[in-house]
Amino acid sequence: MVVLSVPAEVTVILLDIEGTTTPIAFVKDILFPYIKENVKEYLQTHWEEEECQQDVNLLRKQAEEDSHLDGAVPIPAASGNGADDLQQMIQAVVDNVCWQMSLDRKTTALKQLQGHMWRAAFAAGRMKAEFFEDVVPAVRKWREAGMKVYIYSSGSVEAQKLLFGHSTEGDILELVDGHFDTKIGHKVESESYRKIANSIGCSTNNILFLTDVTLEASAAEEADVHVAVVVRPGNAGLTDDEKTYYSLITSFSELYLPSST
Ligand SMILES: CSCCC(=O)C(=O)COP(=O)(O)O
Ligand SMILES: [Mg+2]
Repeated sequence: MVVLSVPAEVTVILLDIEGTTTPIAFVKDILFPYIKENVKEYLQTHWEEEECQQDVNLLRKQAEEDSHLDGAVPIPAASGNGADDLQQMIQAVVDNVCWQMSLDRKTTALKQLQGHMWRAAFAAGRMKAEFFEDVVPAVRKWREAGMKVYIYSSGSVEAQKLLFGHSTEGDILELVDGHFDTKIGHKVESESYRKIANSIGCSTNNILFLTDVTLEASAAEEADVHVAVVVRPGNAGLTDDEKTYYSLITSFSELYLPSST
Protein backbone atom coordinates (compact mmCIF):
# COMPACT_ATOMS: atom_id res chain seq x y z
CA MET A 1 0.00 0.00 0.00
CA VAL A 2 1.20 3.52 -0.80
CA VAL A 3 1.70 5.59 2.34
CA LEU A 4 1.72 9.36 2.57
CA SER A 5 3.39 10.73 5.68
CA VAL A 6 1.54 13.60 7.29
CA PRO A 7 3.99 16.42 8.18
CA ALA A 8 4.63 16.66 11.93
CA GLU A 9 3.35 20.26 12.07
CA VAL A 10 -0.15 19.16 10.94
CA THR A 11 -2.73 19.20 13.73
CA VAL A 12 -5.89 19.70 11.66
CA ILE A 13 -7.28 17.63 8.81
CA LEU A 14 -9.69 19.57 6.60
CA LEU A 15 -11.95 17.46 4.41
CA ASP A 16 -13.87 18.17 1.24
CA ILE A 17 -17.04 16.09 0.88
CA GLU A 18 -18.06 15.39 -2.74
CA GLY A 19 -15.39 13.21 -4.36
CA THR A 20 -13.39 12.95 -1.10
CA THR A 21 -15.49 11.52 1.74
CA THR A 22 -18.52 10.79 -0.40
CA PRO A 23 -18.98 9.42 -3.93
CA ILE A 24 -19.78 12.03 -6.57
CA ALA A 25 -22.49 9.60 -7.72
CA PHE A 26 -24.37 10.05 -4.42
CA VAL A 27 -24.46 13.81 -4.99
CA LYS A 28 -25.24 13.67 -8.72
CA ASP A 29 -27.67 10.74 -8.71
CA ILE A 30 -29.49 11.21 -5.40
CA LEU A 31 -29.04 14.65 -3.81
CA PHE A 32 -29.28 16.81 -6.93
CA PRO A 33 -32.17 14.99 -8.66
CA TYR A 34 -34.15 15.37 -5.41
CA ILE A 35 -33.81 19.15 -5.74
CA LYS A 36 -34.80 19.25 -9.41
CA GLU A 37 -37.82 17.01 -8.84
CA ASN A 38 -39.09 18.79 -5.73
CA VAL A 39 -38.10 22.45 -5.97
CA LYS A 40 -41.40 23.69 -7.43
CA GLU A 41 -43.55 21.89 -4.87
CA TYR A 42 -41.18 22.97 -2.07
CA LEU A 43 -41.51 26.64 -3.05
CA GLN A 44 -45.28 26.38 -3.35
CA THR A 45 -45.56 24.79 0.10
CA HIS A 46 -43.07 26.99 1.98
CA TRP A 47 -43.34 30.30 0.09
CA GLU A 48 -44.85 32.29 2.96
CA GLU A 49 -42.23 31.13 5.48
CA GLU A 50 -39.46 33.52 6.48
CA GLU A 51 -36.69 31.01 5.75
CA CYS A 52 -38.02 30.42 2.23
CA GLN A 53 -38.31 34.18 1.59
CA GLN A 54 -34.69 34.63 2.74
CA ASP A 55 -33.62 31.89 0.34
CA VAL A 56 -35.53 33.53 -2.53
CA ASN A 57 -34.05 36.95 -1.74
CA LEU A 58 -30.54 35.51 -1.77
CA LEU A 59 -31.25 33.77 -5.10
CA ARG A 60 -32.62 37.03 -6.52
CA LYS A 61 -29.46 38.92 -5.49
CA GLN A 62 -27.33 36.19 -7.05
CA ALA A 63 -29.43 36.39 -10.24
CA GLU A 64 -28.72 40.14 -10.43
CA GLU A 65 -24.96 39.45 -10.13
CA ASP A 66 -25.30 36.75 -12.80
CA SER A 67 -27.25 38.90 -15.27
CA HIS A 68 -24.22 39.25 -17.59
CA LEU A 69 -23.82 35.47 -17.89
CA ASP A 70 -25.01 33.51 -20.90
CA GLY A 71 -28.39 31.90 -20.22
CA ALA A 72 -28.80 33.55 -16.80
CA VAL A 73 -32.36 33.43 -15.43
CA PRO A 74 -33.59 36.62 -13.70
CA ILE A 75 -35.93 36.48 -10.70
CA PRO A 76 -38.40 39.40 -10.75
CA ALA A 77 -39.24 41.30 -7.57
CA ALA A 78 -42.72 40.66 -6.17
CA SER A 79 -45.34 43.06 -7.53
CA GLY A 80 -48.04 41.75 -5.20
CA ASN A 81 -50.45 41.25 -8.12
CA GLY A 82 -52.18 38.03 -7.27
CA ALA A 83 -51.85 34.33 -7.89
CA ASP A 84 -50.56 34.52 -11.49
CA ASP A 85 -47.75 36.81 -10.41
CA LEU A 86 -46.82 34.40 -7.61
CA GLN A 87 -46.78 31.41 -9.96
CA GLN A 88 -44.59 33.34 -12.43
CA MET A 89 -42.16 34.20 -9.66
CA ILE A 90 -42.02 30.61 -8.40
CA GLN A 91 -41.38 29.42 -11.96
CA ALA A 92 -38.55 31.97 -12.32
CA VAL A 93 -36.95 30.66 -9.10
CA VAL A 94 -37.34 27.05 -10.33
CA ASP A 95 -35.75 27.97 -13.70
CA ASN A 96 -32.94 29.84 -11.97
CA VAL A 97 -32.19 26.90 -9.64
CA CYS A 98 -32.23 24.43 -12.57
CA TRP A 99 -29.97 26.73 -14.63
CA GLN A 100 -27.47 27.05 -11.78
CA MET A 101 -27.53 23.31 -11.20
CA SER A 102 -26.98 22.59 -14.90
CA LEU A 103 -23.65 24.41 -14.48
CA ASP A 104 -22.95 22.80 -11.06
CA ARG A 105 -22.59 26.27 -9.61
CA LYS A 106 -21.49 26.55 -5.98
CA THR A 107 -23.20 29.82 -5.05
CA THR A 108 -24.12 30.32 -1.41
CA ALA A 109 -27.70 31.12 -2.51
CA LEU A 110 -28.18 27.81 -4.34
CA LYS A 111 -26.46 25.79 -1.60
CA GLN A 112 -28.58 27.39 1.13
CA LEU A 113 -31.86 26.47 -0.57
CA GLN A 114 -30.62 22.93 -1.31
CA GLY A 115 -29.70 22.42 2.36
CA HIS A 116 -33.15 23.52 3.48
CA MET A 117 -34.82 21.21 0.96
CA TRP A 118 -32.76 18.14 1.97
CA ARG A 119 -33.65 18.62 5.63
CA ALA A 120 -37.11 17.08 5.29
CA ALA A 121 -35.84 14.20 3.13
CA PHE A 122 -33.12 13.23 5.62
CA ALA A 123 -35.39 13.68 8.64
CA ALA A 124 -38.02 11.41 7.06
CA GLY A 125 -35.36 8.76 6.35
CA ARG A 126 -35.89 9.13 2.58
CA MET A 127 -32.13 9.59 2.13
CA LYS A 128 -28.97 8.38 3.86
CA ALA A 129 -25.60 9.89 3.03
CA GLU A 130 -22.92 7.62 1.63
CA PHE A 131 -19.29 7.69 2.79
CA PHE A 132 -16.38 5.71 1.34
CA GLU A 133 -15.69 2.76 3.64
CA ASP A 134 -12.24 4.00 4.69
CA VAL A 135 -13.54 7.38 5.90
CA VAL A 136 -15.06 6.66 9.31
CA PRO A 137 -12.30 4.30 10.57
CA ALA A 138 -9.59 6.75 9.46
CA VAL A 139 -11.27 9.78 11.02
CA ARG A 140 -11.68 7.89 14.32
CA LYS A 141 -7.99 6.97 14.24
CA TRP A 142 -6.89 10.55 13.47
CA ARG A 143 -8.94 11.86 16.36
CA GLU A 144 -7.55 9.24 18.72
CA ALA A 145 -4.10 10.47 17.65
CA GLY A 146 -5.12 14.00 18.69
CA MET A 147 -5.95 15.50 15.28
CA LYS A 148 -8.84 17.89 14.84
CA VAL A 149 -11.08 17.14 11.86
CA TYR A 150 -12.98 19.87 10.03
CA ILE A 151 -15.13 19.91 6.91
CA TYR A 152 -14.90 22.48 4.12
CA SER A 153 -17.49 21.92 1.41
CA SER A 154 -19.42 24.07 -1.02
CA GLY A 155 -22.51 22.41 0.42
CA SER A 156 -23.96 24.58 3.20
CA VAL A 157 -22.98 23.86 6.81
CA GLU A 158 -26.58 22.86 7.38
CA ALA A 159 -26.39 20.35 4.51
CA GLN A 160 -23.05 19.03 5.76
CA LYS A 161 -24.56 18.37 9.17
CA LEU A 162 -27.48 16.54 7.55
CA LEU A 163 -25.08 14.25 5.70
CA PHE A 164 -22.98 13.46 8.77
CA GLY A 165 -26.05 13.18 10.99
CA HIS A 166 -27.91 10.78 8.65
CA SER A 167 -25.39 8.49 7.03
CA THR A 168 -25.29 4.81 6.14
CA GLU A 169 -22.78 4.61 9.04
CA GLY A 170 -25.31 6.18 11.43
CA ASP A 171 -24.97 9.60 13.07
CA ILE A 172 -21.27 10.46 12.73
CA LEU A 173 -21.55 14.18 13.41
CA GLU A 174 -19.54 13.81 16.61
CA LEU A 175 -16.49 12.89 14.51
CA VAL A 176 -16.28 16.44 13.18
CA ASP A 177 -14.84 19.36 15.14
CA GLY A 178 -16.37 22.01 12.90
CA HIS A 179 -17.72 22.96 9.48
CA PHE A 180 -17.00 25.59 6.84
CA ASP A 181 -18.87 26.45 3.66
CA THR A 182 -18.76 29.19 1.02
CA LYS A 183 -19.80 31.80 3.58
CA ILE A 184 -16.11 31.90 4.55
CA GLY A 185 -15.17 32.20 0.87
CA HIS A 186 -14.97 30.02 -2.22
CA LYS A 187 -12.83 26.92 -2.23
CA VAL A 188 -10.76 28.07 -5.19
CA GLU A 189 -9.67 31.26 -3.37
CA SER A 190 -6.60 31.04 -1.14
CA GLU A 191 -7.91 33.70 1.23
CA SER A 192 -10.64 31.24 2.30
CA TYR A 193 -7.98 28.92 3.75
CA ARG A 194 -6.33 31.76 5.69
CA LYS A 195 -9.74 32.63 7.16
CA ILE A 196 -10.36 28.99 8.08
CA ALA A 197 -7.01 28.76 9.88
CA ASN A 198 -7.80 31.99 11.66
CA SER A 199 -11.21 30.73 12.70
CA ILE A 200 -9.77 27.42 13.99
CA GLY A 201 -6.98 29.31 15.76
CA CYS A 202 -4.01 27.66 14.00
CA SER A 203 -1.53 28.48 11.28
CA THR A 204 -2.29 27.49 7.70
CA ASN A 205 0.69 25.11 7.74
CA ASN A 206 -0.92 23.21 10.63
CA ILE A 207 -3.68 22.13 8.20
CA LEU A 208 -3.76 19.23 5.75
CA PHE A 209 -6.56 19.67 3.18
CA LEU A 210 -7.88 16.61 1.33
CA THR A 211 -9.83 17.29 -1.86
CA ASP A 212 -10.52 15.79 -5.28
CA VAL A 213 -10.33 19.17 -7.07
CA THR A 214 -6.87 20.42 -8.03
CA LEU A 215 -8.03 24.06 -8.32
CA GLU A 216 -8.98 23.86 -4.63
CA ALA A 217 -5.70 22.12 -3.76
CA SER A 218 -3.79 24.84 -5.57
CA ALA A 219 -5.63 27.65 -3.75
CA ALA A 220 -5.00 25.97 -0.39
CA GLU A 221 -1.35 25.42 -1.19
CA GLU A 222 -0.95 29.08 -2.10
CA ALA A 223 -2.03 29.84 1.48
CA ASP A 224 0.65 27.47 2.80
CA VAL A 225 -1.81 24.68 3.62
CA HIS A 226 -0.58 21.09 3.07
CA VAL A 227 -2.67 19.29 0.47
CA ALA A 228 -3.26 15.82 -0.89
CA VAL A 229 -5.50 15.09 -3.86
CA VAL A 230 -7.97 12.26 -3.33
CA VAL A 231 -8.51 9.89 -6.23
CA ARG A 232 -11.82 8.04 -5.95
CA PRO A 233 -13.96 6.00 -8.35
CA GLY A 234 -16.09 8.41 -10.40
CA ASN A 235 -13.89 11.47 -9.82
CA ALA A 236 -12.72 13.62 -12.73
CA GLY A 237 -9.41 12.45 -14.20
CA LEU A 238 -6.16 14.28 -13.46
CA THR A 239 -3.63 15.39 -16.05
CA ASP A 240 -0.19 13.78 -16.06
CA ASP A 241 1.27 17.03 -14.68
CA GLU A 242 -1.25 17.05 -11.82
CA LYS A 243 -0.50 13.40 -11.05
CA THR A 244 3.19 14.22 -10.84
CA TYR A 245 2.85 17.45 -8.91
CA TYR A 246 0.35 16.53 -6.17
CA SER A 247 0.55 13.92 -3.43
CA LEU A 248 -2.25 11.49 -4.32
CA ILE A 249 -4.19 9.09 -2.11
CA THR A 250 -6.94 6.66 -3.08
CA SER A 251 -8.02 5.92 0.51
CA PHE A 252 -7.74 7.77 3.82
CA SER A 253 -5.97 4.67 5.16
CA GLU A 254 -2.94 5.69 3.05
CA LEU A 255 -2.24 8.65 5.35
CA TYR A 256 0.40 7.91 7.95
CA LEU A 257 0.45 10.01 11.10
CA PRO A 258 3.90 9.97 12.74
CA SER A 259 2.20 10.37 16.13
CA SER A 260 0.00 7.26 15.74
CA THR A 261 2.54 4.47 15.23
C1 LIG B 1 -22.45 18.74 1.55
S1 LIG B 1 -23.81 19.06 0.61
C2 LIG B 1 -23.84 18.12 -0.83
C3 LIG B 1 -22.81 18.35 -1.82
C4 LIG B 1 -22.88 19.66 -2.52
O1 LIG B 1 -23.90 20.27 -2.68
C5 LIG B 1 -21.65 20.19 -3.01
O2 LIG B 1 -21.63 21.22 -3.66
C6 LIG B 1 -20.39 19.48 -2.68
O3 LIG B 1 -19.26 20.23 -2.93
P1 LIG B 1 -17.84 19.85 -2.32
O4 LIG B 1 -17.24 21.19 -2.06
O5 LIG B 1 -18.03 19.01 -1.10
O6 LIG B 1 -17.09 19.13 -3.40
MG1 LIG C 1 -15.05 17.80 -3.91
